[in-house]
Amino acid sequence: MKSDRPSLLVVEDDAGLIRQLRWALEKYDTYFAGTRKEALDQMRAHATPVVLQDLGLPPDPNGTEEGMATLRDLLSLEQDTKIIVVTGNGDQNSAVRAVGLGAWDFYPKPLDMNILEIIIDRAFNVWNLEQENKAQQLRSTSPLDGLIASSQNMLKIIRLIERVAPTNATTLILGETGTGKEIIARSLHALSGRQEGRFVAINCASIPENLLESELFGYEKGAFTGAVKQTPGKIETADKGTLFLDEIGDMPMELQAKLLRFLQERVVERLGGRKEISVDVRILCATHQDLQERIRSGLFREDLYYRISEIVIEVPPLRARNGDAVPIAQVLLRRASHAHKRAIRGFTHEAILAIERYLWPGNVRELENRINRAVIMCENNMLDCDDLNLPSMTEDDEPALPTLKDVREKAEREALERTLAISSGNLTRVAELLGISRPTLYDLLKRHNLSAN
Ligand SMILES: Nc1ncnc2c1ncn2[C@@H]1O[C@H](COP(=O)(O)OP(=O)(O)OP(=O)(O)O)[C@@H](O)[C@H]1O
Repeated sequence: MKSDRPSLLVVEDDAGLIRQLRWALEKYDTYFAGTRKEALDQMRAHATPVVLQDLGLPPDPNGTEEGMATLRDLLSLEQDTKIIVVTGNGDQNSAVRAVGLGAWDFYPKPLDMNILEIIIDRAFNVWNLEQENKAQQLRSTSPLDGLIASSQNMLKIIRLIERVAPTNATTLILGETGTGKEIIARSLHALSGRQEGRFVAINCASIPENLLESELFGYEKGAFTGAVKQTPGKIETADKGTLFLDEIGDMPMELQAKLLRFLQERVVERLGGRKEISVDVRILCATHQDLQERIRSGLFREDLYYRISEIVIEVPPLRARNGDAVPIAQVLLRRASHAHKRAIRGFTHEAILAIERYLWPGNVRELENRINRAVIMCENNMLDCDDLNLPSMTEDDEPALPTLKDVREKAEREALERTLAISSGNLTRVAELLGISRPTLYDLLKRHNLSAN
């Protein structure tokens, strides 16, 4: 079992000193290593915040080269770790060099355990302060509760969230799986006047049909076999707060009727109960399903659709958000490194290209999963395509970025098609609307292989 004591790595090859240190450093969870390899293995396993390291290590016990290399490797594995190097008496030069390489402090032999303990405790304090500071920064990366966006379409959605949040409007959030529908729902709650109330989420697709009703509406003792005590439903527990119905498209028809009644009358009746309980709750819904299609197939009630869609937020898939994947990946990487206590510095250039070009069928959730896995598995301090399990890209594989000429051609063709459609093929009208002469219009139609009918 992991203890709550601060953990310390001692890198030392002198058996006499190790004995002395083992005894003197009892108040810490101390791990020992005698070589560079052992030190790196211990660091990978325990990621200790503080290291006490001798500079004279085998195979160079009388020099400092192996010690310096160990210092560098340890820091590349865990850049926040505070390393205190132990130098030979009077070896000022090595101490300065070690500090230049990133050591936090140095202490000359012979060791005075009382002073050493003060230095080690101070290193732990600094490490703790730095970690708190970082955690604070991560918590405040976005005013919208962790929703990172830089693309125009997502910035528009953020503005919409800010406008809609303070209202009581029932809001439907549409989008593919993993696009961030739930964090948008949480942001709507956090920015509303209901933020002191609860945010209660229920996934309508993952709960069996017969349980979903009692989950939502609650039940009285004895309402059915197993109803051993009175239990309020999710709708009631969200009173004065927000209820988030995730995957509403999967809600069974019978329950849809009951939900519709609740939305009209704002009262619930627990299963087996006779009392009507009024509830003041804001309803947010989300689905990845095409609700219009489900209405056409008779699987979703049209009247319920109109009730839940006072406001509709359509979240674009990640591949349609120009420039969002990399900034999101960078924040997710910082979060993952912090959570898994790994000092990963960033992505390699190829990894950045691959993140930009990949189509992300699983959207932000897929990005998050790949980064988490890579942070845990990666052996270096930079994530590359292999770590992320993405196809490697180079600048020459430039398929995704269209040239200006491509963009113009596409816009031209779209304008022609649209204008032809609204002018019912009347070419004089088309030329007028597009602000060009008829001969120019003929040229353009020919070039794009289009005709008036
Ligand atoms: N813009 C974003 N910035 C940062 N993190 C995001 C962003 N969008 C989504 N995420 C993260 O991605 C993960 C998936 O997001 P979320 O659960 O909100 O998606 P969802 O659309 O509700 O998915 P599903 O349809 O599968 O329920 C979450 O961990 C969320 O924090």
